[in-house]
Formats: sequence, C-alpha cells, structure tokens
Amino acid sequence: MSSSSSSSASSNKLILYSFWQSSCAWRVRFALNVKGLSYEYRAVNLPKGEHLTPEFEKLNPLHYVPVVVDGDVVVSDSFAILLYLEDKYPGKALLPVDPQLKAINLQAASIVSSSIQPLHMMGLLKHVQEKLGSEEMLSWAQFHIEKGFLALEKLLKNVAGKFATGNEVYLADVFLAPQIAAASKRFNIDMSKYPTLSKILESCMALPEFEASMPHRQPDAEP
Ligand SMILES: N[C@@H](CCC(=O)N[C@@H](CS)C(=O)NCC(=O)O)C(=O)O
Repeated sequence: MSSSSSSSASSNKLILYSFWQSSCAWRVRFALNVKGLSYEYRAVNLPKGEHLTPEFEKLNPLHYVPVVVDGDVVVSDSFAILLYLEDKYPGKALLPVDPQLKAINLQAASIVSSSIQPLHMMGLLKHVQEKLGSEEMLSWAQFHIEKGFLALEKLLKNVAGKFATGNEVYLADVFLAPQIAAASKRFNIDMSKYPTLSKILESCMALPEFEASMPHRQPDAEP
C-alpha cells in the first residue's frame, strides 16, 4: 500500500484507501469532493493483491476497497462510509429532506451496490471467465448491468432533473455516475437506451468534484 498526496490541504484526519479503477472507491472520492472534505489518498493495488494482506485485513476483514479512516473510526463499504460521512459531516447533504426523494436516493444507491456492481465485480468475472469463457463473461456482465439500468431508468425518469432526483447532486448520483461511466466503457453498454441515466452522467461529468474523482486523475492511475 502506498500513501499519496491529499486531494487538497489535509487539515482533517480522513484517510481513503482506494484503487484508481474501483467504482466503489470512486463513489467515495466523488462524495468526499461534493462535501468539500479533504483526505489523504492511500493506494491499494488490487491486481498485486495488496488488499489480501494481514495489514489490510485489520481495516476490512472482507478485503475490499474502499475504506475510510477518520481518527479512531474505521469504516469500510461505500454505503456505510457515505452514511457515516453524512452523519459526521452534514455540511453538504447527500440525502434530501423530502422522505420520498430520500427513499428514491437510497433505492437507486442500493440497486447499484447490491444488484449491479457485485454481479460484475473483478473476482466474480474472473471466475465466470475461467468456467465459461470470455464471451459468456461479457454477456453475463451485460445482462446484469442492463437489468439494473432498465430498472433505474424507470425509477428515475419522472423525478430526474439534471441529476437523479432534481437539480442537486445527491447519493443516487454518487452511486450512479461511476457505475454508468465504468459499465459503458468496460462492458460496451449502449447508453442510448437509457436517456435519463445518460443525462445524469453528463451532468456529473460537468462537475469539478466528479472530474477530480475520475480514475485517471488518481495518484495510482496507470496509463
Ligand atoms: N459493497 C462494497 C463492495 C466493495 C468492492 O466490491 N470492492 C472491489 C472494488 S470495486 C474490491 O475491492 N475488489 C477486490 C476483489 O474482488 O478481490 C462497497 O460498496 O464498498
């Protein structure tokens, strides 16, 4: 694991364990930037197996990034991290006050984190590829991504503005934008079928907070 420059002046104790290509870590990078929280970036090289070391196991017994350390508090899992940050640093809220819009944000975030990303994560796809071959691996990933995207498109089309639930960035956008960007790039998804999701990504892409969170902008990014 290697420590790198912080995103900006590091006046608080937040540390983010991340891997540049991880969409789960990308959610946290985006949220930290939206909330205006500076942090120290610690790279965990997944292909080299740095997440499998006893040292990393002390931070997350499940051996996944992201992990956030805030003083004595260690939180892993992007959903838990973002709810923790929301409670601890309420400055720029990631959840709207309106109960229905709040529920939609939680539902969209949950669809991404429970019903899309785990079904095309690196370790699982490697297993599918070994058992069934590369072609089957791609169609497996596409099937699960498209199933989730179809549901998200229906869920959001009547509530979306520039962003998922209006004209402000909230939790749903934090989960959606990295997922859409990574899925369309890596798994060749035809995004013209999902105009609401495409617009959400486009709006996020225009934000400096999102731009700074992108994989290629991270200290451990490879060409
Ligand atoms: N539900 C977890 C999932 C975390 C996760 O899947 N992380 C991936 C990177 S996106 C990982 O560390 N993979 C390592 C591996 O598959 O061994 C979260 O949202 O943080």
